[in-house]
Amino acid sequence: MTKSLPIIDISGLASSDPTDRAMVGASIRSACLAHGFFYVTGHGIPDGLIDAVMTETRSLFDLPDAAKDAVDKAQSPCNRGYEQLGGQTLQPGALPDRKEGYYIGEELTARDPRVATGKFNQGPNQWPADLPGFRPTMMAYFGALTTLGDTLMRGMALSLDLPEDYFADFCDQPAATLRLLHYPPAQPDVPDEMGAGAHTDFGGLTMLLQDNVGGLQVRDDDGSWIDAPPIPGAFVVNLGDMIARWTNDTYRSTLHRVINRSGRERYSVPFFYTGQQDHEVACIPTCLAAGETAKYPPITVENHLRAMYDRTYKAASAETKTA
Ligand SMILES: O=C(O)CCC(=O)C(=O)O
Ligand SMILES: [Fe+2]
Repeated sequence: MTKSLPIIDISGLASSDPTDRAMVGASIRSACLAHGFFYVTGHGIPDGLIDAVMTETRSLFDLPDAAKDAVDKAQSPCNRGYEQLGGQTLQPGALPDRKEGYYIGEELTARDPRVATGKFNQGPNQWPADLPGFRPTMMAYFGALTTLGDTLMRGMALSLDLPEDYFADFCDQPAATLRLLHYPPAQPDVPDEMGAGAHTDFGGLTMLLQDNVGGLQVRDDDGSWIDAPPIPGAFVVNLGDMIARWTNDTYRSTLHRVINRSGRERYSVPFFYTGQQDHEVACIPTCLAAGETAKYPPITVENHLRAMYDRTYKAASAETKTA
């Protein structure tokens, strides 16, 4: 039988009945133990907003090169803006990824304390000219997905047998990144080329919106790849390395990749929920059996992020992680 990832209806997290909430927590636990990847339905994000995000994403990548170069992320002090085709190599030693991208974060001015104190990658966005709907759509989506991240973290707390508000401080002014991606079809004469090479995400929770093309694959324990095809109305959620560290590797941050063999253009929109940068990530007590010790010392979210970026962007040849 073909393997597939679990689908979790999280609407129970909004229930006033604790039993409903606990049931969602139990489903999240099994999925995080088994794969670190699952689909989420019942999330409450309106279809109209999702459709608008996909429309604006296509319009952005349809812009002429000059318009995209005008908002190149090389110009941004906080990694916002356009990344050209082949600009990233997620799998060390592999060919550059056959994708182009665009980074968006919370829109913060220089006066915001997070910018003034030099927190990692905080500041203003770059916005493309001549796409009037782009900015309001992306900002509305950014807000909605931040709220979804807060909700999922309550589910994560329940899944770990913790008080439901255990992650409240982590979820207070969380850092997050919205990434728009365009994958042209794979080239038959370059069989080794991938849309996104195999990698793990390095932060907290990733919530992925994908169009109807498919191509995402998730590594299973036996080394095979499980397809994560689009399911209308569902997000794919996965855990980053910071959650694996936080849970003493009880939960998993799983390798995944994208190969677009459809012959069509593929668009996807991952949202990386990274959490409040001052928050300390110290082994969660319920993840230690009696007599067991923590594998990793405590670290702030910010220092974890910086360490991951150093490991990837400062590496001589390749990047291996995304946030
Ligand atoms: O496009 C996708 O389906 C996955 C993208 C991804 O894994 C990432 O950006 O980290
Ligand atoms: Fe990823």
